[in-house]
Amino acid sequence: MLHLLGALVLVATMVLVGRLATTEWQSVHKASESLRLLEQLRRGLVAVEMVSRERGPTNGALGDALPMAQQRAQALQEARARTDQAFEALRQAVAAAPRSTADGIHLVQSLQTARSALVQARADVDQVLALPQAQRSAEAIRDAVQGMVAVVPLLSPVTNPLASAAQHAYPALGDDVQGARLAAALREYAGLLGSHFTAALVKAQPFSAAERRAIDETRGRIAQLRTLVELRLQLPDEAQAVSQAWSTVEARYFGVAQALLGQVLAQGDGEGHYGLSAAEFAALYVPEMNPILALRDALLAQARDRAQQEHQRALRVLVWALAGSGALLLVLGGALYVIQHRVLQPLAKTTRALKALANNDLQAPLPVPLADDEMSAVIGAVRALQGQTRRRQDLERERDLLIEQLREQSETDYLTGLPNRRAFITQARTALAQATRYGVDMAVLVLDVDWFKQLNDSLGHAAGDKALLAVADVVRAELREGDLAARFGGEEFVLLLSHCNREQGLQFANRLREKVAAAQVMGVADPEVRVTVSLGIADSAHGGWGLDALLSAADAAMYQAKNAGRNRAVAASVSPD
Ligand SMILES: Nc1nc2c(ncn2[C@@H]2O[C@H](COP(=O)(O)OP(=O)(O)OP(=O)(O)O)[C@@H](O)[C@H]2O)c(=O)[nH]1
Repeated sequence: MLHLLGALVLVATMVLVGRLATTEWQSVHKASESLRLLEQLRRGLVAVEMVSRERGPTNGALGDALPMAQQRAQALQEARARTDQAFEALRQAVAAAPRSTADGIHLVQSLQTARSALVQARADVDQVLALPQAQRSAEAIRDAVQGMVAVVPLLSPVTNPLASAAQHAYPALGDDVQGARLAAALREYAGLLGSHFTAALVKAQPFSAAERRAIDETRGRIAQLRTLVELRLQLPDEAQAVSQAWSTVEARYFGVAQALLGQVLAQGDGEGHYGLSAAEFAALYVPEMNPILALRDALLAQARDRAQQEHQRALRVLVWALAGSGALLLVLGGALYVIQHRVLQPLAKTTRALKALANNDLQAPLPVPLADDEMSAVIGAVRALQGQTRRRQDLERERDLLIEQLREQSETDYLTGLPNRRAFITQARTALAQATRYGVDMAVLVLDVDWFKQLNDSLGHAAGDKALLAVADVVRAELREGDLAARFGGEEFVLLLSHCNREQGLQFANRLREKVAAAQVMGVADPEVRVTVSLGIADSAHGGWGLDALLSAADAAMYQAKNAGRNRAVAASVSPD
């Protein structure tokens, strides 16, 4: 029963622990998955940033006359190298850890598409850059700039699934990931806005209607993104780094950079006398966009912190759950072991001893108490009961022995050890009754020591006793299985012989008589002392006599033997009737 209970508790504990461990393991797994995805997303957003940033030196170079200034050419090369590095880092992250085969392939393909578009856009830019300034049409410049601009949306099929997957793995990251994407989009549109100024600045012409429309649209989009970011940043659990980053964006991009844009916009709406080149504009405008990237990175860092905290929390819970359940199982196992060894086994052994005790069996062992507890009290009580029972059994045995001894004494002649008159009569009656039933011949033989008084008087009473013992020894030695012999009193012995008729009885009596006469009386001073006996025989064949009649007939025959001179045997010859 206890084993069943233990097994049930064990199974229940295992199920609970299994569930808890599975849940927490999933949390750990999802948190680490979200960390990995966040890193991929970060690389994706950095790739977007690098493409945007590459547009700065690209636009600057498009505004230069040939040959391109050494410094600007180097800046363009460096920007392109940074973009390439960012693409490579993203490719490695995406290729190394695809979320699933299909998703992984899709991401790699999207990245390749964006990469091809970048290579093509750069080739188009280089084509324009190869022309002298005068031959570069505003359209060609705009197309080259647009070619670079068009690369960024091609990265969305990479960054969007990564952002969704990170949020899906750990939904608490949703706001941060969303915020980072908004910041990235803001940076992109800010860059785009700058790009819209390039052609007009390069040509030192007023904005065309199309350029003006594009600028207005982009500014509108930037205003929307600003609102969205502001709403996003009103959430309560924002890290200080994020708030500070946003304040810097407000001050620098929406402050300094917007003032610059307003100024250039006013000039572009007028005569087109800007007072600064495209490169100078880029040098002033581009650094003011950096705080937007800092905001993006602060939000990504916040997301990473949350994911790491969740990862650590889930790991902690998992470890505690496993350790706790291990400890619980140990305690449970220990308790079962203690109950089994200290209670159940001793109880079963004690019960067996009690049952044996009920059957007067004191041999069943009792357990050794392992501690001074309730079980040891029970064992002690049963041990006391065993002791009592043992003492009672000893007393009963002693009593039975005593009764047996008394019975034997009451039926035994103290001197010879032969049965006495009473025992003889009881046993002889039974034997005679059976013999009568089965028609078996029986004979009674009365034996009396001759001249015994004389022996007593001449050699002493002790010598008389020795003579009686000598006679008893002969009688005992000659007795057959099924015969009875007793000392009837004084120097008289009686025998009941079964399967014995008159002749056989007489024969036996004479043999007995001769043996007695030949027997040495041990223990007397004179070794030559001998005794003789006279015997009378009566047999049942003469008419189914009872014991009394047989005794009296044998006794009478014995007296005949005495009278005839002693040391002889006489058989009763007449019917008692
Ligand atoms: N030593 C001893 N003597 C006993 C014992 N019982 C009876 N006697 C003695 O046995 C004697 C019996 O004598 P009697 O009855 O005259 O017979 P008897 O001397 O043997 O003579 P008969 O039988 O005629 O030959 C008595 O003196 C008794 O005291 C006994 O247990 N030991």
